[in-house]
Amino acid sequence: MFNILLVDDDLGFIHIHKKILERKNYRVITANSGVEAIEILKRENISLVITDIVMPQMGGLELLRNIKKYWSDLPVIVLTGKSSIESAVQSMREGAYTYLTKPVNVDEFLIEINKCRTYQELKAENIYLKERLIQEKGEFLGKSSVVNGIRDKVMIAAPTNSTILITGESGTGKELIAELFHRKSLRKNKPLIKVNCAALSETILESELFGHEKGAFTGASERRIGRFEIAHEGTLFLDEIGDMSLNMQTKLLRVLQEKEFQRVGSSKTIYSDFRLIAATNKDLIKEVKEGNFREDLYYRINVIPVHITPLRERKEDIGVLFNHFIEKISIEMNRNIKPIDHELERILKTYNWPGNVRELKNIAERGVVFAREDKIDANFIKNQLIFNNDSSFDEKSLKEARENFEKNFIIEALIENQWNISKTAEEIGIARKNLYEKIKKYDLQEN
Ligand SMILES: Nc1ncnc2c1ncn2[C@@H]1O[C@H](COP(=O)(O)OP(=O)(O)OP(=O)(O)O)[C@@H](O)[C@H]1O
Repeated sequence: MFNILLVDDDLGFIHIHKKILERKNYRVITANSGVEAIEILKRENISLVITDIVMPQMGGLELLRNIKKYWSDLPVIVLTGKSSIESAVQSMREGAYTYLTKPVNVDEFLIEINKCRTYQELKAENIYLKERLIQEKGEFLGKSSVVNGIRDKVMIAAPTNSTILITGESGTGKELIAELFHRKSLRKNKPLIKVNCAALSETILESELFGHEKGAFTGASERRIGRFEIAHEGTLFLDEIGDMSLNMQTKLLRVLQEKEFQRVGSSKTIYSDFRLIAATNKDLIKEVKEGNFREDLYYRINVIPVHITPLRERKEDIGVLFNHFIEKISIEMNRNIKPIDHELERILKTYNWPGNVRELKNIAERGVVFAREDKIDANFIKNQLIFNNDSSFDEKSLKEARENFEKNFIIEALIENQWNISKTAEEIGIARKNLYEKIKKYDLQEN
């Protein structure tokens, strides 16, 4: 219900306009002063305030200031006499939705109210969509059999305590799957602790995982609780486990076998019940063969293996993922971009996506940012992909697009440098000889 609060000390005005609005099925509450209006706002759910400027006690401007302070989203339409136009302008500066001059033209009055109502409804819908997206956050999307298989595995294995080993190239969604395992597990209300083993040096990783006592080593000025301990009853996600040093691997293996450990610099044994999820983009079997990864640790963590294949091997997921990112980013940016058409999907499928889903997401974002109207520009996307990784195309048809792009790119650089060949070659990073060849190839001429 759209509830309007009509505020004016002119009882005749109130009486007539209340009737007009009620005939249009609005619910109208009235007040004769700003003070009374505030009291009503405190107890009623008001959608719009229409207030006169000049009133005894609290005038319209002061009422507006109070509304913007305590109900900042609530729209206010200000009514002014011809003599108080300056206050009307001031009220717009202070956040009024709009102003109307008295005597009020009824059509204009109703149109403004209707516009305001539509705006409020769109805003509410936007909030709803944003919330829906947040709720959907973290779904592992795709329609390939690989993705379906992974989703099934998560449903079955998440509620157990078994250790999970997630493998796959960078950007395939390993962290997302780890989060999903945790969210669907019985430990979901306990912490999910993430540690990136590649990002930390061996000593820092050790104190990060095990914790340390004050004074355990130079620089240990405080006692630190380790991640093993914090993850008690929850999940520990060890990302890039393939990058852990052999020394740390030995220490980790012991913790996994005994579920007990000591903080660095302490002899007190601490027990922790965490569930381990490990991930790597390395081929651990190869690493074991080459002596970089302990075989016994590999078998200890490889209880439930989940392998995410690269995006180029499941191209049927590309359309679903791209449209999902477009929708998500559009909402974040308050844009209204349509799903991609068949032609653009075909272009996206000709590319091999070395950066996997992360790269696809970035391209979708770029597409939304640079979309002129409500559609992603296929040529723009084509050029982005060529720029990202020329050799990642697997179709001859795009050779032409690449050449087109190259030609335009060179022309622009030449014009920018007044056809100075050395300067242009240096700027675009190719040898002068190559630039001459390209100019000949594309038959470029200075006008
Ligand atoms: N199937 C999917 N559905 C929805 N979003 C996905 C999917 N796969 C990946 N993503 C998104 O792609 C991005 C990269 O995924 P993520 O960080 O999980 O990859 P990763 O394999 O852990 O990468 P890295 O090895 O570089 O750490 C994230 O924003 C993630 O949400």
